[in-house]
Amino acid sequence: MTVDAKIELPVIEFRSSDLERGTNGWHQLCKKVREACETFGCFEVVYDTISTEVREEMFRLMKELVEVPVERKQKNVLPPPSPGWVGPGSHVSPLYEGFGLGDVSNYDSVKNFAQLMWPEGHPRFCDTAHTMGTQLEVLNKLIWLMLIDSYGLGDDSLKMNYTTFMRMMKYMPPPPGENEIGFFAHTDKLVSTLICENQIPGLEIEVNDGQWIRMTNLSPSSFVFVVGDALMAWSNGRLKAAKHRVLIKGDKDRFSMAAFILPNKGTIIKIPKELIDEQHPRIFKDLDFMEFYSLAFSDPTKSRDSGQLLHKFAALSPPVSN
Ligand SMILES: O=C(O)CCC(=O)C(=O)O
Ligand SMILES: [Fe+2]
Repeated sequence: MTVDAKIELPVIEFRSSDLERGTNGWHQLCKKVREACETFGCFEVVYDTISTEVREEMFRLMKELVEVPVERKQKNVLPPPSPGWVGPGSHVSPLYEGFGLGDVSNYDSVKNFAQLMWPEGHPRFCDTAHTMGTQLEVLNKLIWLMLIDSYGLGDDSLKMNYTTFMRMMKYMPPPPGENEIGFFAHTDKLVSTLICENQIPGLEIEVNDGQWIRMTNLSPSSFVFVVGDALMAWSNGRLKAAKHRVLIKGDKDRFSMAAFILPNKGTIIKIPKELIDEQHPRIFKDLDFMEFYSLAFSDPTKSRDSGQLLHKFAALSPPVSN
């Protein structure tokens, strides 16, 4: 009988001294980020530029948010296909509740959301969610830049107009002694995601077809970067879109937030020509992002998809080498 060596997901520390583009430290980081995204489609990033105070405050505010009356939660309706409020017992899972907040780095957008939840206003929520969203957007940009540099591409090769879509989530504990799926297995349909949790584990990543690795012991300054289907398409399949799920155990509520990069309507994702050659023939057509995204969320069964939908939608058969 062979025993698999325990697979550990990469943990990459972003020390501020290494974040200057072009330095040795920067190039080392670029290499690690690329390897992690090609092998696993995700990694834990330790990044203390986002303070633990802001994070903790955000989780405290999310506890307030879930206490808002349902009639107000239901008012959070977003332009389709983005989900607004998803209550417990929805298609996601009986334990899950999620709030979508579009364009979180835009203060007015956060204020509009807060006004629906707390008609008397909630400046503390607005400031904290806006700060968090803006800083996550910066971190995401940094990771994109590392990917571009790791492939030796020009700055324009991963450029698009987008907004950052934030989802704030609560997972209730399952019955004592049981494990339950809090979020079904899927790949993210957007470009990339940064996830942050309240130190209660639950996120699991699939490696080697069927082997799930649980992300435990994340540091209080850690985020999880996840490659989405659209970034996988951009990279001509070199970066892996991580299949992930949330499995809930124990007796504590789990809170998490995710910042997704959502390209604007009309964005066409094109593979940079440098990523197409004889060894890497082109496997995807140019991707009209919003068409794909709308299809993916057109019904709940499609959103359960783990990457096949993108292949059906945009794969070239056979691949072409120019
Ligand atoms: O709650 C989490 O940790 C992950 C949620 C997730 O995968 C998603 O919202 O797409
Ligand atoms: Fe996800």
